[in-house]
Amino acid sequence: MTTVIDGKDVAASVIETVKSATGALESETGVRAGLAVVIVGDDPASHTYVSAKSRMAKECGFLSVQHTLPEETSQEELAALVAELNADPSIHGILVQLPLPKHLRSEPIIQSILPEKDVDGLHVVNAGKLATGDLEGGLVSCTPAGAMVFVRRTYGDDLSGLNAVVIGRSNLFGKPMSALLLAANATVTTAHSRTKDLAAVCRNADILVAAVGRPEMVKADWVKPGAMVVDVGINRVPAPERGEGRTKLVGDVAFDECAKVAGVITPVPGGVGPMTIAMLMANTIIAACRMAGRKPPKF
Ligand SMILES: Nc1nc(=O)c2c([nH]1)NC[C@@H]1CN(c3ccc(C(=O)N[C@@H](CCC(=O)O)C(=O)O)cc3)C=[N+]21
Repeated sequence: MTTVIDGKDVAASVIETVKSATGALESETGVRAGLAVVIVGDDPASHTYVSAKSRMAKECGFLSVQHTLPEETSQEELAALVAELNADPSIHGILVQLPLPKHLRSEPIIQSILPEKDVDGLHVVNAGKLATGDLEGGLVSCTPAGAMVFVRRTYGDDLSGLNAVVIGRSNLFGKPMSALLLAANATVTTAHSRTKDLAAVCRNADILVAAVGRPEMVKADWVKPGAMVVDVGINRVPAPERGEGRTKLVGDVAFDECAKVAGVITPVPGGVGPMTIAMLMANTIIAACRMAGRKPPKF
């Protein structure tokens, strides 16, 4: 039988851990964890995600601050806001929603966030700590951290002897995901658009992670029987069967056919997506505990 992972359920258990750690930190030290989310412009999808993040932060008991800046915000204005949040002792986590409007350069903004407040794990200091295997000291990008919770709940903490294939090599997901799997002793292959015979590479995977941004690209004959398949894709595609002009979300994995071959599989929606938000909360309480000199919870 194939296990379909319920991401909402696992995310809820992460949130419970965050809530109790938040309560304990506040009662023991008087410090309330604070998360600032910054959004520039009026992309509707980004606003939906940001509202979900702010709502969840409140539910966790955090101080939740949202800064909504107009489309025409300058590089200097955005940099000034980040500097202000860096200096604000009530803020432990800073997230600048991406992508930024085209006239703004995101890289200098991300690199100006204090690494200890970089709850997106995108600062080079955090990427470097992960790359050198220092998992205790830094902050890990939320989506790979969430995917890794699924992997640990399936195979445990030690992936010795298991082959993992990650399709995708972005700084946001593919690279940190490969680094996390490697740190857990998996034998890791990072595949991408230039990989030769991708299907054959994937068939070797005990853990197959797809993050390419191509709707339903991974087919059943790419999956090793009994393997774990983690789908990180979020693709909005037309759904004429639901009515004219309607759309739906699909992943990078052809779910129905792959579910027949896989041992464990994550759906889209309801898989990795809810974990991304939960791990943002996890990173915020980790950052707040460290700044207060307390041992952070494990996720
Ligand atoms: N600095 C930054 N950090 C991010 O982490 C970040 C970002 N920018 N920009 C945009 C992407 C996207 N993202 C998602 C979070 C949750 C779901 C999620 O919960 N998805 C639901 C479905 C949501 C729906 O129905 O539209 C699911 O997969 O079940 C999806 C996508 C975080 N992002």
